[in-house]
Amino acid sequence: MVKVAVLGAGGGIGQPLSLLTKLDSRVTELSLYDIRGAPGVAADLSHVNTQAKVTGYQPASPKDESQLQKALTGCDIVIIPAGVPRKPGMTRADLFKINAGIIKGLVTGVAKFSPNAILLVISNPVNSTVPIAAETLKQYGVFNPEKLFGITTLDLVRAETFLAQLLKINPAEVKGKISVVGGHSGDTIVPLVQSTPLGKQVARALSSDQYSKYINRVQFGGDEVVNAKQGAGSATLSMAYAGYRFAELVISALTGTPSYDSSKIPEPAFVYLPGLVGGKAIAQQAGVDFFAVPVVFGAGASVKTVINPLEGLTGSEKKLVEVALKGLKPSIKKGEDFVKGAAKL
Ligand SMILES: NC(=O)c1ccc[n+]([C@@H]2O[C@H](COP(=O)([O-])OP(=O)(O)OC[C@H]3O[C@@H](n4cnc5c(N)ncnc54)[C@H](O)[C@@H]3O)[C@@H](O)[C@H]2O)c1
Ligand SMILES: O=C(O)C[C@H](O)C(=O)O
Repeated sequence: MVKVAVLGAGGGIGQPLSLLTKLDSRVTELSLYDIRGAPGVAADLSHVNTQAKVTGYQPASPKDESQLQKALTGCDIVIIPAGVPRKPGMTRADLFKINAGIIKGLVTGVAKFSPNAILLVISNPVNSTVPIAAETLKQYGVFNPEKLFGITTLDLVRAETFLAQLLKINPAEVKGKISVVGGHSGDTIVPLVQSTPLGKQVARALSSDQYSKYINRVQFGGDEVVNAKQGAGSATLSMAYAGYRFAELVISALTGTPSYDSSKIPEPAFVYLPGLVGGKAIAQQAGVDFFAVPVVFGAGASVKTVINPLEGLTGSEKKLVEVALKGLKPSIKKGEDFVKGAAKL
């Protein structure tokens, strides 16, 4: 029995992500919530012939919490893609003003109505919304760092796709052999290929100029989509795929015995390091509490351990990390301060 809620299910990401989740035969209940459109999306998806029972919830007014309560009660996994997307010329940080309040509100619902759920945060800016989620859960005394994940999988998906194109191989051959760590915006995104099992192949195939262009394309892949959509939003379909790819790992860990294939690099997520096995040392080394690192799941799909991605880096990768940390620190603080500075509960 796995109950999944998608908050923001009526949106560009929410709809295809809900479809992919509905197709997972292990999901028994799918609960869709949005300030607009979720009941319609739920009615539509409910005709798909898989076992998940689909329900849709829309609040009657901004103060109506009853629908969020119904959507969240009994959830094992809560995925949040609610919030505004970018338009050309905007940075993800420009979304903070609107999305910070949305995330705080929805995570307050999670704290009250499904405090034990695994929480996957997609809404941007991830570098700040995940700290907002952590602080909100702390205020309610229900923060479990092993169950909070900022979704950075799209950066990995792009890194795999673009590298496979350059190496002229099937992207499936890249999966599990490279990593992307750090944050989720521009130069806080740190693709790691040189220090990985594909490092030698990359060095042989790519000139240093091609390598730099590759890193830049992964870091600014989101802008490619934002610009191509000409004001109609940002990545939705590739994000739905990426969000489900991570959610699928969580569903597998929830429903089976989590396995760890040491020949593959575990998928990374943006997590609160000091609360995780193996995380404290990384936080000390990096000087930040939040960082996307490879995550190994344990029983109940909580984090068993995280892998230190900062060991054995090449010189250019170390430089990428240095730059990323500069950008990450203020974004994390901004998120934490947003909750700490708010009126006491
Ligand atoms: N983590 C990532 O890699 C990644 C990738 C792509 C997009 N994003 C982010 O995901 C977010 C959503 O993008 P989108 O393209 O789906 O946007 P969208 O505008 O198409 O959909 C957002 C949905 O959220 C809903 N919503 C707004 N406030 C809400 C609230 N308080 N409660 C419930 N629902 C609410 C809206 O009604 C809308 O249906 C954006 O912030 C975007 O930047 C993140
Ligand atoms: O670029 C964006 O604003 C959306 C998302 O974070 C992405 O990486 O595609």
